[in-house]
Order: sequence, then structure tokens, then C-alpha cells
Amino acid sequence: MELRARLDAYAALLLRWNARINLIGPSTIASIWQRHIDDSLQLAPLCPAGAGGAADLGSGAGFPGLVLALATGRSFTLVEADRRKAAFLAEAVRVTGAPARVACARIADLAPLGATLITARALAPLPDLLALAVPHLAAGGVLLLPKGAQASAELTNARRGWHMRVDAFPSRTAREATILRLSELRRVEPSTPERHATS
Ligand SMILES: C[S@@+](CC[C@H](N)C(=O)[O-])C[C@H]1O[C@@H](n2cnc3c(N)ncnc32)[C@H](O)[C@@H]1O
Repeated sequence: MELRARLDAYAALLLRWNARINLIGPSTIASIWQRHIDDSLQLAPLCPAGAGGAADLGSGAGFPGLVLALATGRSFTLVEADRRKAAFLAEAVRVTGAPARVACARIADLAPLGATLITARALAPLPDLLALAVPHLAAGGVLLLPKGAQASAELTNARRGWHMRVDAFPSRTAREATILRLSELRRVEPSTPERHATS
């Protein structure tokens, strides 16, 4: 099946299930392509080349992980704690033939995934997101994170705890949004308190 046909099948399934469980917000149904599918597809050219498994954390209805698995052929673990959403994801993987598996669990409860690429959209502010994601990142791995208008403030906060290389790209689907590609992450060493002579 061609990519477009797989994405059409995915969108149709999602809209059917959305009548029963809340997968995407009602206000975004009419613009599902722009708000969700194209918003996810624009990450594909930013994915680093290379082998290794990828993970999408807090996948929800599958954005961006399921779309990227279809578009790139890369193998994704879709992590989603909500059982009904995870059931939808499993059915979407079956229907589309995406190279993906679903982990219905809380991120912090999973054994380290060793992913060379991690994506997450609308999951948590950057400092919390790094705490969740980095334990699942392979050495030399990359994070690809769509972020909203607060991206710059979130980066400032995150830099208090992490050294990292940051590449930022403007979103093509939302004017105020930015896509952050983070690599070379390492924790900021706590500074040694100064010793004061007592005599
Ligand atoms: C706001 S939704 C975003 C879904 C999707 N990434 C998107 O952008 O459309 C956040 C999703 O993350 C899931 N989630 C939140 N915290 C989680 C955790 N600690 N472990 C696994 N899933 C989590 C929620 O169940 C929800 O489906």
C-alpha cells in the first residue's frame, strides 16, 4: 500500500474510533490533516539517519510516532498509558502495517528502550520531558520534539539541568510552533560549593 493510502486508512479508523473515545480534540477533526498528520510528517526529514529503534512517548492517537513509522519505515515503540488509546494504536498498526509496536505502560515503568530516536508531542514541559525521555535514549541518540509558543522558555529552564546541542526548526503547520532537535545530552554537573577558610 502507498503511504497516502495507509495514511487515509489511518485517518478513517481514527475518526471512527474518535466517536467512542477521545483521541483528538473535536475542534481539530475537520483539520485532521494539517493539525495532526502533516504536523507529524514534517518531522520525517529532520529524523537523523541511522539504524536503531525509535520511540514515541505519550503517543495518544499516534502523533507523531505512528505517522513517522509509516513515512520513514523506521521501527517505533509507541508508548501510551491509556488502555483505550493503546487499543486504538494496536488496531491502527494492524490496519496500516506500520513498523511499530505498542507499549501500554507509563513511561517511567518501562525498562530502558535504548532508542536512537525519541519523539514526543504535547506530553510535558521540556525539563519534565527530558527526565522521562533520557533514560530511554541510547548513547548518541536524538530527541525530536514539536513545541509550542513556550519553546524558548522551556529551553531556558531545561538548560539549568542539561548540556545539549539544540537545533530549532520553524513549524510548517503552526505559526507559533517550533520543532526542537536535541542531541549530545548530558547532565549539568552540580557546582562544587566554594570552600571558605575558617582560620
Ligand atoms: C496530550 S496527549 C498527546 C498525544 C499525542 N502525542 C499528540 O500529540 O496528539 C498526551 C498523551 O500522553 C499520555 N501520557 C501522559 N503521561 C504518560 C506517561 N507517563 N506514560 C505514558 N503515557 C502518558 C496520555 O495518556 C495522552 O494520551
